[in-house]
Amino acid sequence: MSAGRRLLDDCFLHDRDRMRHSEVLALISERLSPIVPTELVPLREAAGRILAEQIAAPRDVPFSDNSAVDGYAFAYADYFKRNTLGIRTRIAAGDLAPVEIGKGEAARIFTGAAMPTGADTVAMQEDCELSEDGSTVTVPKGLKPGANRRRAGEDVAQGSIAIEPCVRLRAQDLAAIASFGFDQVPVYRRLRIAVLSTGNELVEPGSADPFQPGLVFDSNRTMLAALAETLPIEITDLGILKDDASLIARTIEDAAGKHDVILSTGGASRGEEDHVVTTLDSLGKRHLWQIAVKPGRPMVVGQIPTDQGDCVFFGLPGNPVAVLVCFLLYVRPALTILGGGQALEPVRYQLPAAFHIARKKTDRREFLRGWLAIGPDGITRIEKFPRDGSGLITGLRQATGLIELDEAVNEVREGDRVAFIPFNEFGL
Ligand SMILES: Nc1nc2c(c(=O)[nH]1)N[C@H]1C(S)=C(S)[C@@H](COP(=O)(O)OP(=O)(O)OC[C@H]3O[C@@H](n4cnc5c(N)ncnc54)[C@H](O)[C@@H]3O)O[C@H]1N2
Ligand code: MOO
Repeated sequence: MSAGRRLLDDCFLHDRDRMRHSEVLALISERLSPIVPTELVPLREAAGRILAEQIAAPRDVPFSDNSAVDGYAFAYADYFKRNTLGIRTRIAAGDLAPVEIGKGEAARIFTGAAMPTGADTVAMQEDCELSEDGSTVTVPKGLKPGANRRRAGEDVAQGSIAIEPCVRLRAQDLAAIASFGFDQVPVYRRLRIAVLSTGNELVEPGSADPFQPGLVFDSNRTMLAALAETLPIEITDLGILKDDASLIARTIEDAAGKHDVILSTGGASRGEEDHVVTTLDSLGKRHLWQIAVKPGRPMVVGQIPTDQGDCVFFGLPGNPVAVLVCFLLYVRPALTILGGGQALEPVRYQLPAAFHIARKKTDRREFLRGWLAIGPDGITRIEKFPRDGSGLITGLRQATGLIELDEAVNEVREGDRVAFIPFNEFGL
């Protein structure tokens, strides 16, 4: 009996010449550099923007020694000799007049108030005993020299570089910049990105009533618009384009002159209705097409020269799971670098698998959808969404991260350690 002709039931059989995950990342980090100018923005509008210049402290923070508590300030040397001190003066936070205390004296002081000259130590008021007439204070033994005193410059010393360029400004970074007294901050301008979908089957959510077989609501642009919120970028929505080569070429050529990056989904593979790669070839240069990664194999990356400079082009596959995975793994670091930032590798956790995969193809890297669960034995394991189809948005929703199986893996047994990358590593 003849075995018959074997059909290819896996679109990844020919992975050998495809660019590997690590090569795609190397290409992104080696070839891309910031393409946006810098600008000064008000501090209050700088959250999430990428810092363009280092920020050094123009003066000590805090500016002067001050008290960490409400209490009594004195010289430790006096207190060491006798623990009842005469109250000389009162200093509240914000009092600007310089104050001095003498030997055997204490100052009534409040949290944040500048330390008087002559004092180096503060006792908390709860620990002290005030005389009936309020003229002296008795401080219990046991305080250390310099207790409850915050030193000038203990947070940041004058002239030291507090924030390096290329960081994405977080709330705590902005607090530091505010503590230096700056009300503006130099940042990279937001990347301008055009987003489009291709596909005759696609219709806008809210349209196509009655809905018909063969139609698909466009979910990719909604997902990409939300992903854009996690980066300092500005999106122009170019909508849905029919699978029409000249329409796609005209739209992309026009958008390239006005944007730093174009991001398309769909039409990236080899079918006659897929025009994205041929369009990129006709307008610019292709850097990669086809990656040894699942999902996301047909991803294409290139650049389109324009009078205004080069526009970087990402053509993602149409399947929503491939869109999210490719965006997080490749587009996001690329946008970060193009926008002036540093693309950091996401943290991976090596944990035992709670699932079994009998056969995985080697020579390609796979990213599956999963989440962490603590078993009755108290051990955290990785669970996998049971179905792997690239069209299943449900798996993306149930997951809290990506399971990464590298090229060498050909089987996963329960208990094998595998890598898990939480979505929050990508700002999601
Ligand atoms: N003969 C082969 N066919 C396919 C292969 C292959 O190797 N040989 N690869 C498969 C893989 S893997 C992927 S991924 C897809 C990607 O192809 P395209 O990038 O050309 O994407 P489309 O064909 O346009 O769409 C794929 C799928 O996704 C749906 N889609 C597209 N855009 C959207 C959108 N904006 N919102 C929601 N859903 C969208 C579309 O309807 C298709 O179902 O090719 C495989 N085929
Ligand atoms: O890899 Mo396709 O990219 O299965 O969705």
